[in-house]
Amino acid sequence: MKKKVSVIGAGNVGASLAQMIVQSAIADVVLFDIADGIPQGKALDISEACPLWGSSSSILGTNDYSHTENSDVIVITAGFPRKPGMSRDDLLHANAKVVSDVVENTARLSPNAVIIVVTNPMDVMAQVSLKVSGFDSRKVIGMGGVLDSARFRTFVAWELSVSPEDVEALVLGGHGDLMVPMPRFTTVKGIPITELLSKDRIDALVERTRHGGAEIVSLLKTGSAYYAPAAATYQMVKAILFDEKRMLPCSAYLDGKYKTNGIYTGVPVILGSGGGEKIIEIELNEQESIDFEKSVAAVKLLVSKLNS
Ligand SMILES: NC(=O)c1ccc[n+]([C@@H]2O[C@H](COP(=O)([O-])OP(=O)(O)OC[C@H]3O[C@@H](n4cnc5c(N)ncnc54)[C@H](O)[C@@H]3O)[C@@H](O)[C@H]2O)c1
Ligand SMILES: O=C(O)C[C@H](O)C(=O)O
Repeated sequence: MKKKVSVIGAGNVGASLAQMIVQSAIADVVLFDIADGIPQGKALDISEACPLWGSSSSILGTNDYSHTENSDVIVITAGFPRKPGMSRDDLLHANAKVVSDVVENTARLSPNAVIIVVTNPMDVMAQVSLKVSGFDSRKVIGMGGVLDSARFRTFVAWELSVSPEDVEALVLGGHGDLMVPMPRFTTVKGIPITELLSKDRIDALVERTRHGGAEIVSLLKTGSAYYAPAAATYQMVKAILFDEKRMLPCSAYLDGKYKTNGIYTGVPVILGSGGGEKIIEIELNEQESIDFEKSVAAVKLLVSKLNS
């Protein structure tokens, strides 16, 4: 029997992710949304592509949470995307309601699942999901760093005219304007970019990465990015389903590590069947520590706004 992934929210990110999972046949998918007909129509459309993809995965579109029962992974993409001029933080109150509702309805039906939170502002929504689910914090993990690192990798690859797959990158901190791209740990086949590019060029790529989400919002005008976000989430889903022990930057609950307590933020995490199984702590230099603390402070402020 295939593993079961429930994707909550059949919008741009959720439907793109569902397609990737079914096309690669790594699991069966339940695609849930409150909008009547949308998950059913998208699931039928994806099902009809299976003969062409040679996929044996199944997908069910539904408005009924009972179909998500006994999921191995639950991905939360339900909620509002931002529009031009908005920050991710402006979605705080509206999306907190959506995410609370989703977790209340899914966690009790799948007590052994790993929850991946995508909805923005993601680090805070992960915190909400942890609280509402009552799960062990390793079972609730947020997607942000894999996407931000992929953007950084893309911009470095373009700058150096090399294949993006030869570029590795690390972005830490919250998935917001104060995220912390880490040039010291960004390499081309093991060579740090600090050896290959001037400080000015690196600064420009870091800045573009920080505002990578807003750049796409300003082009699309109707919503936010979804192909790369879905691909980033897919990588996390696969790492969990196949117990791959991938080391990926994810939003994890920090309980003392990185001198941070009681908050979700982006750090390197080992992802396997147990979820975010282990947080890898690296020594930050002075500037990196300052930037990381600023990013954590921004997440903390949002959490306190939600609780006040
Ligand atoms: N963490 C990241 O890196 C990242 C990347 C991209 C998008 N996002 C976020 O993901 C979210 C979804 O983005 P999108 O582009 O797919 O938006 P979208 O508008 O295309 O889809 C959202 C879907 O959620 C559904 N929905 C709303 N309330 C719901 C509820 N209570 N229960 C179930 N479904 C509900 C809507 O009907 C809609 O189909 C946004 O909050 C966006 O900011 C995060
Ligand atoms: O920027 C957004 O609002 C969506 C997402 O967080 C992204 O980085 O693309």
